[in-house]
Amino acid sequence: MHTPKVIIIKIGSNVLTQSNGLPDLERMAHLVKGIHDLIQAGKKVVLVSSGAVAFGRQALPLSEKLNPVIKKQIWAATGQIRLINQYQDLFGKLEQPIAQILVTKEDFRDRKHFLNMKNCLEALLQQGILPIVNENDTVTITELMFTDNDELASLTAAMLNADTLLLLTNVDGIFTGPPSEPGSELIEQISSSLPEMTQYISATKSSFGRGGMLTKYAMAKKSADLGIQVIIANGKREGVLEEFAKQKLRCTWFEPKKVKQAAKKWLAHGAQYYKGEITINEGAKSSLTSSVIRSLLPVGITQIAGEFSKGDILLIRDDKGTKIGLGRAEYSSKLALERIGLKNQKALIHYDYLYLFDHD
Ligand SMILES: Nc1ncnc2c1ncn2[C@@H]1O[C@H](COP(=O)(O)OP(=O)(O)O)[C@@H](O)[C@H]1O
Ligand SMILES: N[C@@H](CCC(=O)OP(=O)(O)O)C(=O)O
Repeated sequence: MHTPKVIIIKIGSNVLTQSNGLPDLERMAHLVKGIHDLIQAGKKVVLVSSGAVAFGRQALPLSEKLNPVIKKQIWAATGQIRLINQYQDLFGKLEQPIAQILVTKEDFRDRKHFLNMKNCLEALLQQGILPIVNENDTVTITELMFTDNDELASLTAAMLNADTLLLLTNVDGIFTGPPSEPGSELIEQISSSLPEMTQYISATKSSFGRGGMLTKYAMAKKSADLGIQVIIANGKREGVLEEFAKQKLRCTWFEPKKVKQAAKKWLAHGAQYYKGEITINEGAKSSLTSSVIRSLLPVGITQIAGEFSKGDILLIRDDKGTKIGLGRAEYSSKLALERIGLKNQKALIHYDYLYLFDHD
């Protein structure tokens, strides 16, 4: 494990609840103390905390007959206050100021929202305030939702150029089989994509979890590819953050690859967030994928779909329709359509804002 400086800590719903569904306040207090110690040691910490729905459900029983989406919204809306009040109480006792940030997927898609959010989080960290982030579950339903808070934490880590993402769940890490089975062993280190990894992981989720271990693995892998070390560890374990601080934690550690540029990190997560699609010809494709650094010029573009503005994310396809990467538009779709196929025009995607997918 590398020494962390900027850490995104994600706490799953299960860590904060007991098996009977009641909030586990003792556990919460323990983690709060650990986070406070990390901040005192000079680390910059952002907390991504699940638990709104679990806290709401426990406090407010609702009829079985009620629409499940509405039920979830009511629990999230009522539970988020309980969750944040609990944090306020616990951090307040340690004189650690906190802030609440509720976000949606759209906030990561829209460049203006993204930058506003990033600036706010950086300012909070600079002031020594701990931001506590969660999804705004009342406005995000179905396809508008993050897969789970592991995705939100991973996006937050990329946005803030964090060096470490710590995902606290109810198991010690990724095992070679269901963690409860006697033969399963903890995988302590993941250095590159192990093809058999997904075979180990079963679809079973913890009782309050949303995404499961498979999405946790996918998000961890993506973050490590961007140069962020990822640790999956057991938030239920006594002394988990103390062990983390001493780098003696029982966990699964994802070794980070070379750190990618901030703009490329933003784009790497843009796969579902693009506003327009462009198709390029064979010549443009070989130019982009060559070892020489090149931007994408209108002369190599054969099709433009969707309406986009300067700053929006674009998906790039080759002439066979294969998705080859993402980029940030330097100008609007209106201008791009005027320039399509023409020589001597300004690049639609600048190299610094171009992210090509790994096809190996
Ligand atoms: N190979 C595996 N190794 C570890 N956990 C696994 C594996 N396969 C499935 N799981 C399940 O993944 C669960 C953790 O994921 P999840 O429910 O999403 O947690 P969280 O709510 O903390 O995000 C564990 O409780 C475990 O049951
Ligand atoms: N935003 C939701 C959490 C969703 C979620 O991803 O939960 P988990 O899988 O426990 O991290 C809540 O606060 O209840």
